[in-house]
Amino acid sequence: MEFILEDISEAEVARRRGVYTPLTDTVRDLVDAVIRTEVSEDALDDARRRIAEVVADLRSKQMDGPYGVRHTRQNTGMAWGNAVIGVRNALAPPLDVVHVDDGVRSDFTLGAAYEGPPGCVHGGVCAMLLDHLLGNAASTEGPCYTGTITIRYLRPTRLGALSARAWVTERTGRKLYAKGTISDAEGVTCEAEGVFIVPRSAVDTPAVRWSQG
Ligand SMILES: CCCCCCCCCC(=O)SCCNC(=O)CCNC(=O)[C@H](O)C(C)(C)COP(=O)(O)OP(=O)(O)OC[C@H]1O[C@@H](n2cnc3c(N)ncnc32)[C@H](O)[C@@H]1OP(=O)(O)O
Repeated sequence: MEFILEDISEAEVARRRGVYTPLTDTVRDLVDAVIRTEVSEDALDDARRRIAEVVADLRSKQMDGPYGVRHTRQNTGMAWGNAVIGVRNALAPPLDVVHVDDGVRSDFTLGAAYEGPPGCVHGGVCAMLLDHLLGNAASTEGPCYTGTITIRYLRPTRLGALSARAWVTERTGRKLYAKGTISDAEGVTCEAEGVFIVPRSAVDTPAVRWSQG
């Protein structure tokens, strides 16, 4: 596992972000449209053909493996393929994570693509988002990995506008203990606690700002 130095200026990061964000947003919109469309089957077949042409265009020049986890010399994170925050990943909601006094928080909206129980967020999606946020809160002094995480689902999390927060409660050597919650307008729907480990190899690695994918 290796982080990749992307040796570009902050202005170039912003420029590329401006190119990829609308593309990814449009693909996210496509996912939602496919789930909810009620057009005719002929129209679906036509859509499939046109989408396949776009896929072929994009695949005409492509990197070998995943995007990887990149960072600039200024330690700006470019986890652009990340499943939760990735700028180039239409499967990511994406979360825009903001650092606050006691940890991190994010306000986001989950639509049809994240459904589990009827009208509600899939429990695995809640777990994924909390895993990321707790890990992000614990990674402020360097990268760390989830060792163990426990989720308690207090009540169903309805699709729609949500917010989440996470904070570190304790540090013992390379182990950081963190907690977090997802909330809707009526309050907390699920909560998590976990142990995050700074790998031995990363003890002296500088902290990268991963807030935006
Ligand atoms: C891009 C954005 C970045 C910011 C957000 C990041 C969020 C990412 C969240 C993730 O999804 S990370 C991916 C899921 N996690 C993994 O893939 C981790 C896989 N496991 C490992 O890589 C290693 O097992 C691990 C780094 C967790 C621990 O390996 P070590 O060799 O460093 O552990 P070691 O055996 O030296 O134990 C160190 C301490 O941690 C404890 N420990 C080890 N594994 C543990 C575990 N799994 N759970 C709880 N505690 C654990 C262990 O008991 C010990 O405690 P003590 O110091 O008190 O003795």
